[in-house]
Amino acid sequence: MTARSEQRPEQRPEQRPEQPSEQPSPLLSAHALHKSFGPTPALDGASITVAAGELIAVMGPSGSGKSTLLHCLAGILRPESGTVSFDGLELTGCGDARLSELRRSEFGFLFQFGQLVPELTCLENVALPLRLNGVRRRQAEQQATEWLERLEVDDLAAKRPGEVSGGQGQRVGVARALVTRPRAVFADEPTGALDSLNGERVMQLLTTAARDTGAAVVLVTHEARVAAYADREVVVRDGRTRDLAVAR
Ligand SMILES: Nc1ncnc2c1ncn2[C@@H]1O[C@H](COP(=O)(O)OP(=O)(O)OP(=O)(O)O)[C@@H](O)[C@H]1O
Repeated sequence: MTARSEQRPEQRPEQRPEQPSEQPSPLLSAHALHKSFGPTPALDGASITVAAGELIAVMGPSGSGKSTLLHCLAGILRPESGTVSFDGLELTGCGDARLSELRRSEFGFLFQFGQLVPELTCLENVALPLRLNGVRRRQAEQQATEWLERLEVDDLAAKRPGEVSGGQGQRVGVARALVTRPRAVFADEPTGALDSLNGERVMQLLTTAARDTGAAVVLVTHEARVAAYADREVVVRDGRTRDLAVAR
């Protein structure tokens, strides 16, 4: 036993001081967002908070504003009013160049159809975000190889996206989304094009990898079994959000 542990004997659970009940301060938050497309309102006062390491499922009916909320959070769309903050930085006050730099260096993206670049091999696709951040080819490809191994698709490194299955392509997409170790990951229906077995596998790999890297994940999904991987659910209806505490 060390001197330190002698001085401070381990507390039994019932002796522990009460933990503060507040949520951890959010890494990413949006407040009172409004966004319309012409006459169509997409967001009507939507708000959301996401802590580092937290996985939030954004659910709701088709056309309710889920993707628009995700795109505003990721700095892809600008809301007409309301604020979006990432780690204390007000995204809504940033210029386009700062936003694209933020997306490249701090955010990872995963979409329904993987959206891999068809001309590049799977390895080059995963290395691409690193290359765009100025990492040298050799180092980028080495890191990409490690991520392909982690997602159990390293045998596909030399293949192009057109030569792999949907599930395999989506695992390559997960590797590409996480290869820069982003602090926030935005996933829009990442399992929407997969059968349930492949969908489960992609979700397991995505959640394990995101938890290992401590990334905050915002996941838009229609599927309750996909949302079951989340720590919390936010439901969007008619452009407004409702937070559901999920006991897990
Ligand atoms: N680029 C756009 N141009 C015009 N209208 C748009 C555009 N993007 C979204 N909308 C409209 O905004 C509203 C919200 O769309 P959004 O895609 O955010 O909903 P969603 O909940 O993600 O839908 P889904 O589940 O079907 O993908 C819808 O009425 C949609 O038609």
